[in-house]
Amino acid sequence: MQSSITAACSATPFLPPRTHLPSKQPSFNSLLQARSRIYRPIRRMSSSHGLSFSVRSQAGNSDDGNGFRTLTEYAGKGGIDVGDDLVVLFDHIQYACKRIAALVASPFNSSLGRQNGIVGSVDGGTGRDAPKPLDIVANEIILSSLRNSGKAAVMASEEDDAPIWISNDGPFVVVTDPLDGSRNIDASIPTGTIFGIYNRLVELDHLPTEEKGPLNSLQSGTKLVAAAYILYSSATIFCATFGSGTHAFTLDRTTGDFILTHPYIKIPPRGQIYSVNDARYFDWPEGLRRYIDTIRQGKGKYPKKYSARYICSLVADFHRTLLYGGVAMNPRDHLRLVYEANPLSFLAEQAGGKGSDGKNRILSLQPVKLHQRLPLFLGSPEDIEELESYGDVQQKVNPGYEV
Ligand SMILES: O=P(O)(O)OC[C@H]1O[C@](O)(COP(=O)(O)O)[C@@H](O)[C@@H]1O
Repeated sequence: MQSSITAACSATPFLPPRTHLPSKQPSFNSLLQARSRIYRPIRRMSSSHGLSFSVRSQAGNSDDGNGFRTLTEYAGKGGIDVGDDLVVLFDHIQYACKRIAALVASPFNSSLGRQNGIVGSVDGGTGRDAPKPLDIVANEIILSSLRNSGKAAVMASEEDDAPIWISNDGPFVVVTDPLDGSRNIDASIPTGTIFGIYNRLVELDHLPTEEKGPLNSLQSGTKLVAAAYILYSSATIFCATFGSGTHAFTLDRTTGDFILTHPYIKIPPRGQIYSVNDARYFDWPEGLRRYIDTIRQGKGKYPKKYSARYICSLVADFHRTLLYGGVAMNPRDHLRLVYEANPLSFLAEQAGGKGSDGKNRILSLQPVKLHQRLPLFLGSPEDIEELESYGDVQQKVNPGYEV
C-alpha cells in the first residue's frame, strides 16, 4: 500500500521549491526572472465570466510582457510585494497543494481513502500497511512542505489534536483544514484545502511549545495576514488574499504554475442562490425556516425566486458563492472557527462579502478552543444582512447526522 501512496504522490511532474533561502542563494528576484525566462505563455485569454486573465496596473509592473502572472510573481517584489518570507511560505504551500491535487485525482485514491482493509494487501490492510485516509495523507504532505519552507513556526490542523511546533524562528503560524469534503471523494466530487496564516507571537517565545503552540493558533481572525483555499475540481484553483483583495489563480498543468485568472474578485452584492443541506429543515429554528421559505418563493427583499445549490463540500460551495453571489451556509455547530470559518470569512470580506455565525461577524469572535465549531454563513453582503434580520437562524439541535 505504501507504494500506492508514493506512486500517487510522486506522480506530479512538479519539482518541490527549494527550502528557505540561505544568504548565499541567488536573490529571490533573480530566481523569478530565471523562471519567467523559461516559461513564456504566448497568448492572452478571457474567462467565461468576463474576467481578464491578467492584471497589469493594480499590482505592479512585471507580468512577463504577455499578460500572464503566476501566484509567486504576483505576491513577490514585481507584484504586491508581501515580503520574501511569505512568498517562500506560499511557494511551499503551492507545492503541497499540487501534490494533493494529484493525490485526489489518482486512480489509487479510493483505496487510499478507505479506512479498513485493502484487498490483496500484505496484511489485509491492518497495522503498518493499513491505508491512511486521504485527509491524513494530505495533512502529512502539508506538514512536510511547511517544515521544508523554514517559514512556519507551528501548524494547527483540523486533523491533529494539538498544534505541531515546527521551528522556533519560523515567522508564521499556519492553520489548515488539509482536505475538506473528503467524505465525497469516492464520487469525484470537488474537495478543497483551507489555510490561514498569522504572524508568530514573539511575545510568547519564552513559553514551552505545548503552551505557545495553541496560543499562537488561537489568534483572532482579525490578525490573519493571509488566507487561501485550494479547490480540486475540473480545474485546480488557488484563491488567496494577503489583505488587499481576493484573487484566484488557476493551475496550468503544463508548467505547474498557478496563473492569475480572477484578480480582485468582487462578490455580487446579492445573489440568487442559497446553499444549505436542507434535509435538516425540521431541525432548523423558526427564523431560518422562514428565511429559506421566503427567498425560495421570491418574497424576500430581492423579488426573485432563489435557486438551491449544495455540493456538500465547503470550498466548492464557497467558491461558487464568491463568483455568483448568494449565501452558503451550514447553520449547525459543525464547521470549525479556526480552520474553516476564519480563513474563508477573511477571503469573503476581502471580496466585499460577509462571514457571519448568524449573529456576529466571524472575524470578531475570539477562538477559545482549537476545534471550536459554530454555525457559518458566508456570502453576498445584502443576502447575509437579510438572513441575519430573521434573528433566529442558528440550528441548536445537532443530532450527529450519519451522512
Ligand atoms: O452534513 P452537513 O451539515 O451537510 O455538512 C457538510 C459540510 O461538512 C463538510 O463535509 C466538512 O465536514 P468535516 O470537516 O467533518 O469533513 C463540508 O465540506 C460540508 O460543507
